[in-house]
Amino acid sequence: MNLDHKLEQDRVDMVVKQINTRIDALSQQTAETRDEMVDIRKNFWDEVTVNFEDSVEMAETYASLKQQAEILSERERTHLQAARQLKTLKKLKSSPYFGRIDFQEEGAPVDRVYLGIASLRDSSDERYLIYDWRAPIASLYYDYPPGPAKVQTPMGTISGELKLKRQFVIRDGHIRSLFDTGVTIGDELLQEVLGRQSDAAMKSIVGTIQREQNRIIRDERSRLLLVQGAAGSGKTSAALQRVAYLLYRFRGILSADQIVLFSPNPMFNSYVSTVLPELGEENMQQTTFQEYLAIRLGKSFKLENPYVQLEYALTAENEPGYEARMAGIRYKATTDFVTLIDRHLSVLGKEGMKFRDIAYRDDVFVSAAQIQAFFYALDGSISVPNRLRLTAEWLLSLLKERQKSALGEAWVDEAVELLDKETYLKAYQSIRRQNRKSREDFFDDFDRERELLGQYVVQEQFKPIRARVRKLAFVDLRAAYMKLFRDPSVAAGLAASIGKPLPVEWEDICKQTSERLGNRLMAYEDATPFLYLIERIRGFQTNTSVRHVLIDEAQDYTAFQFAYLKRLFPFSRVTALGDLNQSINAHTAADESTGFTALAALYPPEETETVVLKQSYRSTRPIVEFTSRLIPGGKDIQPFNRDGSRPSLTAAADEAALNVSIRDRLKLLQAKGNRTIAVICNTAAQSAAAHEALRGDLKLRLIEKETASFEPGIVVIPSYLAKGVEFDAVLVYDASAGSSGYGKESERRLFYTVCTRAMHELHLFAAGEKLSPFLIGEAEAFYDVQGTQYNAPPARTL
Ligand SMILES: Nc1ncnc2c1ncn2[C@@H]1O[C@H](COP(=O)(O)OP(=O)(O)OP(=O)(O)O)[C@@H](O)[C@H]1O
Repeated sequence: MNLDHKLEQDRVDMVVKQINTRIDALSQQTAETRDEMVDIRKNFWDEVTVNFEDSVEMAETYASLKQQAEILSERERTHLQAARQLKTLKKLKSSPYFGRIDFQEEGAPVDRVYLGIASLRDSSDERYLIYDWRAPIASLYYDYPPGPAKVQTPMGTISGELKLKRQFVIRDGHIRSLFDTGVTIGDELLQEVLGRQSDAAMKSIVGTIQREQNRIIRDERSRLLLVQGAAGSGKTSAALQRVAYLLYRFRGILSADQIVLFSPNPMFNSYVSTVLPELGEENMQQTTFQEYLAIRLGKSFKLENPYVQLEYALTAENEPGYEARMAGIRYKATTDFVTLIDRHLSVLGKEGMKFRDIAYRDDVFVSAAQIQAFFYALDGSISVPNRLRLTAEWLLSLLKERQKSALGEAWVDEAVELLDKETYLKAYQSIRRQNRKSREDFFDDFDRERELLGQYVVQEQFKPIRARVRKLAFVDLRAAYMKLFRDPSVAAGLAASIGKPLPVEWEDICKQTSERLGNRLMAYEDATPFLYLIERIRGFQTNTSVRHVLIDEAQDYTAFQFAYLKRLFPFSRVTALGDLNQSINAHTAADESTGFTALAALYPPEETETVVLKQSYRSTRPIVEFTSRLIPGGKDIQPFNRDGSRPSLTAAADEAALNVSIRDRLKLLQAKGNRTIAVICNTAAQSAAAHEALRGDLKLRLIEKETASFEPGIVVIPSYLAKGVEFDAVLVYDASAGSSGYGKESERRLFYTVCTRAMHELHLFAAGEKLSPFLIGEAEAFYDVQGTQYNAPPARTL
């Protein structure tokens, strides 16, 4: 151990000692609070005086209950906070810090700053023993090599010199390694971190955040932060550290439930859910776009799952109507369709909105035509939602009148006579409640009783009608959307008026859409446009409490979905992270027009920040060298210099031989100690078949779209569900050009995404007639062929 190491270890020992003292004190405090809580709960009712005799006693009872509940919840809060602090301290005890910088501000002595996952002051509370990695000063560590440096603080910019930058790996209070680094964050530590076996949960990267990633994490200025990054460049990681940063920076103003992360699927949610707790923060809200749509749509339609749509796009090519459906999916994703619906809305503001009759006891009380006439007679400069509110008020006043006149109708007497015992009791209680102040017992007088019961019966009849009016159910929202498809010429007229053409398959698209909606099936491509239209008609129920929306895998969202999200979260800042090379969705046209490119147009350029990440950290250099040959412009991707074996390709004569080779490889990989291994198939159907064929004595887990947890072991997974996650070793089940492999140009990105899931080893397998075209040409020099089936380029026929 050299002198530096010894001095640093002495300091670690001193800090750990202080942490231990803190832990002891806090443990005692939490134990005491816990006992107090138990005590309060046990004796809750003894401390409360309960007396309901009269209103004064009741008020006192209420006050005493409230006071007791407040004492309890105050203790609970203290306990929760202390428990959280204790957890963080325990983490610090094992690894108090990961970095040190010596910074000399101009004209001042050198400041020595140690960085960890949380701040810690010494016992006199004067000096920071550890600075939180999110403190302004910590930026120096991430942004500069030793030499001149500056940092923004709340007091302004501080310039000076970074004299030293040191990194530590400390485990269980012992310094395992320590290096002084010249570059931004030294290679050594990254080498060590990235070389480890992966886990079932994503890790925090606070010790090794790179300068570009730090820009993402600490951005506070922009309304839209667009991150475009290569596969494995740390987009998701940076997004999660960003949440932790924001929670620290705006403590007391911003809480975890004001931040929403949209992730691609439930399994991904589980994969990333450990990062924030690891950093001592509460998790943000996590959801998928599909989940969000389903909630907003309610039960009136059966909503298609996006993966079902994708599976259709990948496999149904030979089914009738495929071309039209795909053209519909693509068109309904575009900004042109948003503009067309906006135009449709402005026409509906003038004419053509459909309404529903309001019936009372099976008779039409206000007809659809009457409602329509009232609505369109209102001042057209008032917005549609406000005109609908006025219409609702008018209807409610009509209902009130009608309710009054209904009291004299013959059926009311009959209904009162026929009241069963239960309803009678309910009516009695309701009447009592309504006339709480009066001490009169109405039911002593027969006529009075009859009258009140009559009122009750009529009121009950009108209740659901009023509720429906308040919910604006008198507007036929489905018809408003259907109108675009019932008669193809409607949209054609609108399209002509905005100067944007419709797809040539429009008539067929109309037929398919009308049929589905008629059967209450909501195709995934229709869900967002439908909700957008109806929410603009009845008024958007915006979410005003959410301050930050983070969208991972943003390349798979449509322009339409972004337009919708922007309206849903009007006061929110947006961080969108994506990689165009990984677009895996049914809507992407060959010409790259994804929503990701359209997103920037939704925000003013001066409020938008774009960060491009080119360095890839996930995979070894040989894997990145190979995968970057699979996509155009891939040479810009910089591999992190971590060594490993080259990707392999094993060709098999047929499927049976393929399965044998894969099983052999799986056993080998397990024996080598790989913790997470994935056999990635093209589709769900192929995954299910492969799972069945490969299983035998191996423990394999089949991942399906509903799978909600990510666990170590071997998984068989469809390509599109592997998005965003990573594995120690990846086996590509079918790298042939066959229909179950990757033969079409449109499958290039899918193939790239699949291969980039591998951290340490990538093995490709192929059976069938031909090898995937993506493996031929430039990529050939970057993988090794196993076996002898085909060593002879250029034919590459298996
Ligand atoms: N600065 C860093 N320090 C250490 N590890 C890092 C760093 N940046 C990224 N990584 C690691 O690289 C891997 C890929 O990161 P992440 O999943 O965030 O990338 P991504 O850009 O979201 O990938 P993809 O688009 O392919 O899903 C993870 O294992 C992550 O821990």
